[in-house]
Amino acid sequence: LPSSSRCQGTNTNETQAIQWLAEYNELAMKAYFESTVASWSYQTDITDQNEQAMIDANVKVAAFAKEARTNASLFDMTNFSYDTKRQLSKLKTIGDAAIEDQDKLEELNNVLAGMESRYSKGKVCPEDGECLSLEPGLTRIMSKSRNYAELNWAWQGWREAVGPSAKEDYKRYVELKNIASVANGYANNGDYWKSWYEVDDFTDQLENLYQELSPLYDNLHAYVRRKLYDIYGSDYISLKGPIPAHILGNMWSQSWLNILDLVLPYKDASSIDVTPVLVREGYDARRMFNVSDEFFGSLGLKKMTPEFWAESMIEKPDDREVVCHASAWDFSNQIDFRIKQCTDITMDDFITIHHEMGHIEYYLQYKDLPVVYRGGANPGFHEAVGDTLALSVSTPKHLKAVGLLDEVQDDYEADINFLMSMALDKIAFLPFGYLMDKWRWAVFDGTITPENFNAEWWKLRTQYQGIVPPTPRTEANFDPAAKYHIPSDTPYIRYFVSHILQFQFHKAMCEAAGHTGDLLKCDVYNSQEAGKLLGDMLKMGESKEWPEALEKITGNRTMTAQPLLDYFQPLISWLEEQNSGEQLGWAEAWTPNEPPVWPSSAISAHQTSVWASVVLASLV
Ligand SMILES: C[C@H](N[C@H](C(=O)O)[C@@H]1CCCN1C(=O)[C@@H](N)CC(=O)O)C(=O)N1CCC[C@H]1C(=O)O
Ligand SMILES: [Zn+2]
Repeated sequence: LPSSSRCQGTNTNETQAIQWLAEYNELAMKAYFESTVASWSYQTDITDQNEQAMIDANVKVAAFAKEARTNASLFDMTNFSYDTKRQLSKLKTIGDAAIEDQDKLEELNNVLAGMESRYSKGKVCPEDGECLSLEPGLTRIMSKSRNYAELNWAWQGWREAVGPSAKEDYKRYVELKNIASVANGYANNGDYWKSWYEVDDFTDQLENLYQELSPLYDNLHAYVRRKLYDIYGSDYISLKGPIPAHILGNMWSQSWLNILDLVLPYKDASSIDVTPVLVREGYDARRMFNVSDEFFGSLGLKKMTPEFWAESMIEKPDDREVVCHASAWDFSNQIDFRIKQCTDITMDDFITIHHEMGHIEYYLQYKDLPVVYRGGANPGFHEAVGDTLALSVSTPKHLKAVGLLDEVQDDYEADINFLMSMALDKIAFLPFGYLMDKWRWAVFDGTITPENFNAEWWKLRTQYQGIVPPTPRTEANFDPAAKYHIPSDTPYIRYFVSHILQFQFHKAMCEAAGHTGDLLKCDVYNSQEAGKLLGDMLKMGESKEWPEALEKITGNRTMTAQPLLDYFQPLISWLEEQNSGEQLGWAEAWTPNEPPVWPSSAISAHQTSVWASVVLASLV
């Protein structure tokens, strides 16, 4: 934490500090409960009234945080215990609340609410038919369509709907966030976000991890590109160039799991797509949630509470606008914990349920700590909990055991098929997880200016992901706004960190469960030992620096990509063999042909209008 810009207090009485912290804790639970309720009400019913009530609540809780910072600063904590010092220090940086000018603080809250609403209400309207929201309409097209033109229609439409109109807000958001961060003692908001990782070589660690993993990504990219070339042809795919962004099964190209059927290594071996079984077995959202809850319980971890089931929103309502993007909520009162998700009956959403429930599990495990400690050891830890358990749930053996897979082969081809499905989610994600905040850190430190927001975005997207937009983009577009975390002010490097940590956690839990053999086969289901190992770490919250928490669960204090690489080793060998004739990477500067117009019926409408204007012109 930085040497606080606040003057050091003079009260050296630690007993008084501990007493004050206890009083603060009670008041904080009430204050944050109130503001969380207002946010929940807005996100589950987007109206002007609820939006204003949330803004008012956030402005109110900012005043509470300012007062707490002032009181914490009255103490000279030089000779205080580690714990008292850590608690007081955490109260000295207060995020957006540090903005002194009340008008600017209110403006930031208005800008944030405006960006969240615009994204959540965004729709794309075909000429004939219902307008489509991102969830479920456009998401279903992006995951299921194999029509190059239709995919382009959804991809362009979403960006047109939520991009350009967000740009002015975003420019102001950047200015105001930087004002808050300077008031917290940081050079800019990117430095503030990075400070949560409490190590001064964080960005070097990230770059080293990325360098270690990019050969595996390059191999996956080359293999998938070849398969897509066989389907979409040389008009749209170059075997030496980047892949068009919209044909990878996901609106942001961040997970390629939805095109597993196009790239499956061994067609007649088993593969883990549970979507058809979920649908065939008549699963609804609640039953999908029950499967996840039962897995957590099988490890001796805490199960979801009655209040969770009573108050969560697990399906998209049909009578009001909501923020559909899935999220987990801690209401700070040690009682209310909820998930808000517009659950669709798909494999993607089954995985997301585990991800969100992992957050709830962390909340439940640390709920009796002081409020200042109720967070992940670092934000990446919070993102890794659910995903770690999902590594066990996703195994063919486990899916078969819970009736989500019909048949399982236990042979080399089935293993490669399984690892391919895991790589399409976990390896494809890595460059995206890395670049999202590389773009934002550069925006916050001024390296990227509003004049080249979009050009720099696509430079990173091509450099790291090896993708290219289906049509050339200009600064009139503002494509970063099409990804939830940008307008919703949610940092993203946490998900990259999580993709490293979750394999370290999985390896440690598998060893605790007595698993021997390949890591890819490990399923910790029913292991109380594995559950205890994880739970004991979760109970720490952020009371200690994250290397302590990492040591608690894995026995060592550093992030390492080795468990991830070990897990995927059979696939790495297989891909290297498959790609022996390929040119890895995307060095060729190349752009795909213009996509056909969609819907094709529009061609006739288009031609009719052209024809009509020609006729009219000849009559004049
Ligand atoms: C679907 C998931 N939603 C987030 C998450 O669960 O992290 C939501 C929205 C932003 C923060 N958030 C929370 O719930 C926090 N309150 C949790 C916490 O910090 O306690 C998400 O955005 N994911 C999952 C895979 C990668 C990424 C994506 O979809 O790109
Ligand atoms: Zn998360």
